[in-house]
Amino acid sequence: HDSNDTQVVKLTGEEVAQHNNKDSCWVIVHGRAYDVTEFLPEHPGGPKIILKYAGKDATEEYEPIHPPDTLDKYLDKSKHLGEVDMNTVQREEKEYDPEEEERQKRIETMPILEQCYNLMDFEAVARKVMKRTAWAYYSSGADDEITMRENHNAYHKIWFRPRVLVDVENIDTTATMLGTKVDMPFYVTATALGKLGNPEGEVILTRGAKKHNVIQMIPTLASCSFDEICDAAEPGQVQWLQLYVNKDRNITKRIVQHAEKRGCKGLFITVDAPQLGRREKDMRSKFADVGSNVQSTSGDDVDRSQGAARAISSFIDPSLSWKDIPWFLSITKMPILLKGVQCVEDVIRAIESGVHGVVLSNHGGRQLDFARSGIEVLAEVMPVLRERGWQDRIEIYIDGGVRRATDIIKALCLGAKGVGIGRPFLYAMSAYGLPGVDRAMQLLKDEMEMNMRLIGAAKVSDLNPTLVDTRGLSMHTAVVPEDTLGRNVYDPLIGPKEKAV
Ligand SMILES: Cc1cc2c(cc1C)[n+](S(=O)(=O)[O-])c1c(=O)[nH]c(=O)nc-1n2C[C@H](O)[C@H](O)[C@H](O)COP(=O)(O)O
Repeated sequence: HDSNDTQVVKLTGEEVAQHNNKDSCWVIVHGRAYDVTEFLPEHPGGPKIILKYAGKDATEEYEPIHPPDTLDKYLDKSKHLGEVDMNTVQREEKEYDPEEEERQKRIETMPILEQCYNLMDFEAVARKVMKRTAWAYYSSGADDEITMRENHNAYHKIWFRPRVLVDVENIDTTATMLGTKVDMPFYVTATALGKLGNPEGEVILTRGAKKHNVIQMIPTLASCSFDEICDAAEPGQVQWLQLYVNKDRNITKRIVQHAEKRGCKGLFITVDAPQLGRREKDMRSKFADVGSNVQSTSGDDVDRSQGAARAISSFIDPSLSWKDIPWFLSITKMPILLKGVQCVEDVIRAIESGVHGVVLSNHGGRQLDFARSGIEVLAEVMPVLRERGWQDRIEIYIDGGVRRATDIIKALCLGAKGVGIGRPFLYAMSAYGLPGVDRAMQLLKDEMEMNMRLIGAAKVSDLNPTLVDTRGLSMHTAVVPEDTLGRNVYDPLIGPKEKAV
């Protein structure tokens, strides 16, 4: 009986199991049954993955990809069939998976958290202990991953010109981003599907951001619902919203205005992903029939062989253009920033369009391969803005490949307000949960303090272009590819008596 004493008929597992095909397809999620027969052709992740669980409990597969309120929001109430007596549900024998057995062994022998000394340590551990599909999704970049690797590599082409005999007894690492005072000049950038790495998902990043008083950018494609992530924030904790613009602008308007109502202090419109990039590791990990976006635009024919990324992003509007900016400025009072700007011409255009800032970013190398790193674009942009006296017209952020506090310092020396950090916090969360995120942020803080002291800057506003040498930054001297085949047949000089090498 439910709260007003009406008889609640519980379905049995046997009843649900009879609806196990495309003509009648019921699935169980969180102990409740749903008739998804008519939804099958609309599922952005393809019908296959649903049919794989037709008549069964799909919760484990469903959980990392869909925010909890997805079915309530997007499946007509008439298809909600009610509670299932889970004791009557046939449990599938898990087939033996040697890879999973190996992974469990690696988890048992993984380093303790205190053995992680920098952000790359978390990546190394995560690579060993994460599920293959989760690692593939987080670690993948587009095409040959040249840009993904260049993002961090670019920082190695910038050298410091430290100043000495500066009083650096007290170091102040605080900064202000869109009017919010933060303890460190970095924010947790938007990265989709947090529950792939950790069953709690993005709310772990929320708690880590609170602890270190930095800002979290909430992804449109989070595994947790938007409200869950807002509810996990403590009073006064500042969050921003990252937005993928939906072809259905009413859905977008509703999301933006709800975010403003929930107290978000910045709207970051992602502009470098009119279509999500081809991330081959993600594709190979057989996400082809898994994943679904939370904003289905029904009837879209999605190419499902592209992995989770493509499957969860079919709603994104590739027709988004500069002419849409006035509409965004009209529907919200939040500062609007464009995330994924990649050349100075578009920064000028952004300023002229009236937005409040940009993130110079190539989406962590997950979009256009051979796009330049955020730091290289920053080095192109700031001198041009300074020439025009526009360097303070908008707030400029960068992201991509930030793994050391020296990377953050280089970005601030060149004029960024702050940097976004993605994968490192995902890896820390996936390997060690909240303690991992906490340690990762603390390590960055310790590095920041030490390196500011050594560069001769007591506070963030002391960081300026004279402290860095960027002459090598635009050198894209890619090494000659290792011509392994050619080398095997390469014939150095062979004299009359010399034998072939
Ligand atoms: C690692 C990662 C990045 C994603 C991301 C998911 C992952 C796993 N996703 S994605 O599935 O669509 O590609 C998003 C996203 O939802 N929206 C977005 O604006 N950027 C997305 N990004 C890009 C992110 O916001 C930063 O630009 C990028 O992560 C910065 O590079 P690092 O990871 O090297 O710090």
